[in-house]
Amino acid sequence: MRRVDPRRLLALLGPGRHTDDQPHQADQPAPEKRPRLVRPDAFAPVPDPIVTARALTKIYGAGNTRVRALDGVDVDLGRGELTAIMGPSGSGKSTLMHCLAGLDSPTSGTILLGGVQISGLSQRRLTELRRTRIGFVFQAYNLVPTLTAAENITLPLDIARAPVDRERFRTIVETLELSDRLHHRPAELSGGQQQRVACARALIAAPAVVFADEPTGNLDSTAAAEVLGFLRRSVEELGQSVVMVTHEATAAAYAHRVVFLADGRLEGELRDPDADAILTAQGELSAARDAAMTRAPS
Ligand SMILES: Nc1ncnc2c1ncn2[C@@H]1O[C@H](COP(=O)(O)OP(=O)(O)OP(=O)(O)O)[C@@H](O)[C@H]1O
Repeated sequence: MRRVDPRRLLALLGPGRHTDDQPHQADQPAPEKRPRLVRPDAFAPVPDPIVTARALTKIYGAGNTRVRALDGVDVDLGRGELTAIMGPSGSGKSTLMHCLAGLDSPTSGTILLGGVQISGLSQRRLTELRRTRIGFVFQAYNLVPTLTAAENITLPLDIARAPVDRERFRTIVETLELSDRLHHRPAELSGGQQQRVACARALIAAPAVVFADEPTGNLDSTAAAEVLGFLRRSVEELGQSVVMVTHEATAAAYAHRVVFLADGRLEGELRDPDADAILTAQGELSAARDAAMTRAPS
């Protein structure tokens, strides 16, 4: 096996600037430079978006059971960035992610992903796109139990009958410290190791975007920090674009940008936040919602 320069590994996997307890502590911004909550009408332009959604609406059900899960979402997600989507339960986070990733179809609106207009694509084209251009990491790992870790990692390429880039495979596996676990089946791996295999699988085909839905929901804080640190570094080291849904401020603090949803609408964004800034922004948004409810005529 190729030896990895220990300094590189340390840089990749060491407790970088985001430790689980105190993300961003090492380079905590000076008080006057605290990340500031920006409302949608003042969002900074995203110069080179990897995903663009316009007027995105998703309605579930009809009549009494009708739910407007997305209500006219306009958003650009940056290429080579880790974006976190946050919001209260039922605010539409999973629906937005599923629509952006082509797992669900919006009721109306348009989505451009990596230059491809995905809204309106046939199921067959969508399946092909998901296989070749999108990586997924789910809370429940979703590994194939009968396959080894190595086989799980290369599965997207094997299904697409595409060759495995051995150098990329090695880099990802070494970065995720999975080299000595490649012949194990999922049941023989810890939760953190299984989620690292899922991350490797999501990245192996160099997709346009990796979508991660609560990727650390089942992990303890140490394993969560490893997975989040890796997702962040996949952006910085491999130029990957990552979109992650999370309800945990400590997880979202790994992101370059956090966008907040409520009632199917975008409410605000934070750039380069730490966990404190995220909690403060959540409090601010919640207070603004309460105030609007109080003002609304009954
Ligand atoms: N398949 C469905 N059929 C009907 N309603 C749905 C369906 N999926 C989601 N919804 C509704 O759409 C709204 C948004 O749901 P969604 O799961 O996107 O929210 P979320 O922010 O991801 O919530 P959570 O944090 O609890 O997972 C909710 O009111 C939910 O009940």
